[in-house]
Amino acid sequence: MKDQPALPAIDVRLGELQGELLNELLDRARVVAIPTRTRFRGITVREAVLFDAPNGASEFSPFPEYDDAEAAAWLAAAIEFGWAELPPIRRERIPVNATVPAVPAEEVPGVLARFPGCRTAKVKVAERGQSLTDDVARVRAVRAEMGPDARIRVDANGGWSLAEAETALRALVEAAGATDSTASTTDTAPEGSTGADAGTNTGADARDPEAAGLEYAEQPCSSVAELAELRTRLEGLVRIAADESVRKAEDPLAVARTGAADLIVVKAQPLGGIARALDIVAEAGLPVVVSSALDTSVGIGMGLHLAAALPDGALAGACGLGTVGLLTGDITRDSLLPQNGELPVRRPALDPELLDRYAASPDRDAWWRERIARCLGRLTAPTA
Ligand SMILES: O=C(O)CCC(=O)C1=CC=C[C@@H](O)[C@@H]1C(=O)O
Ligand SMILES: [Mg+2]
Repeated sequence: MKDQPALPAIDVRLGELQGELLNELLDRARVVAIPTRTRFRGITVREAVLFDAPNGASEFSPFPEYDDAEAAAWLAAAIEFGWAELPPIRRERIPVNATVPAVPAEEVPGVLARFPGCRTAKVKVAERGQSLTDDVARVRAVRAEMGPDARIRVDANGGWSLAEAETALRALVEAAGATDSTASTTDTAPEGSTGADAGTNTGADARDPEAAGLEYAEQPCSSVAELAELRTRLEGLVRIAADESVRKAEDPLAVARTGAADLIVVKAQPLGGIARALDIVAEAGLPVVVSSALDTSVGIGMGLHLAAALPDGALAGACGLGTVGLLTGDITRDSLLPQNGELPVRRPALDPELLDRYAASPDRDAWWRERIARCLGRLTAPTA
């Protein structure tokens, strides 16, 4: 395993082009603000920059609170997707999971209805201001709605201490339910779901072992050391996935090096683009789930390209790329919304009328343009 891979090659080529490229980026940029359907990671409006780039549409949408050092990786990703040569794809459809925000249990059926055919659900837990009782009720509601063959994973976004995580995950594994090994898998699978997820069952004799309890717990605690300890304590009960410990870490490979996770969640924008994410996956040598950054369909297209470019066998299950439906709108007429539990690998075209409809206010537009300039400066600044 080598040290952290460098940002994509395009960054080092930017030196002389920086002024020119900045004008190019700003000329081709449109800033939008799209309300979310429900609060998601504290957000009710998703802001994004869309570039009408030579390769087609590209997206830059680091969350507003991220500093320039972190946001610069997202700009590298946008430049790569819009202007650079991309790694070849190996598949044309990607299975996706339903994403269930930290909603009250009674809202679960309405959320799941926006993910037709999905046989895996990722449930947000450990939300600030909520309790384990809320998480248990939400996970139970997902199991009740999706049936015994669905895979259920939870994402705590590092919200638990080690002790809290151990207690909560034991309770959530139980809430997710050990499936009845005699039940038929064909009774409960909705029409069109068969074969959509990686690992979907085809009959009662082929019960999916991952459907029992929780498929995995994503980022239950914030530190790599806590993840490693929790993984040992819960071995055989639930697998551990690392998300923030990969995408926000100075060393995204520390998780793999220290055996802190069974799999990693990778996101194209935060990791600095498709090529760099592929490098990290190769270096980590762990199974992967590609996930969204709550992007518009354009950023989802970038994630799909990453998932499609992974080596055969690298994907650990359905990807978290079905999130466009968590927004109330989009910037294309041809949104990347799941059908039969999967998404086609393609880059959607920007729609001028929708870009106008969701245009950000002048002050937010100016804020994003200044952010682009600062982040571009970071990408080209000499590193120590
Ligand atoms: O993985 C999914 O199902 C959806 C994407 C998702 O959960 C996230 C998108 C954007 C920001 C993150 O806080 C969050 C995540 O933690 O994975
Ligand atoms: Mg996560």
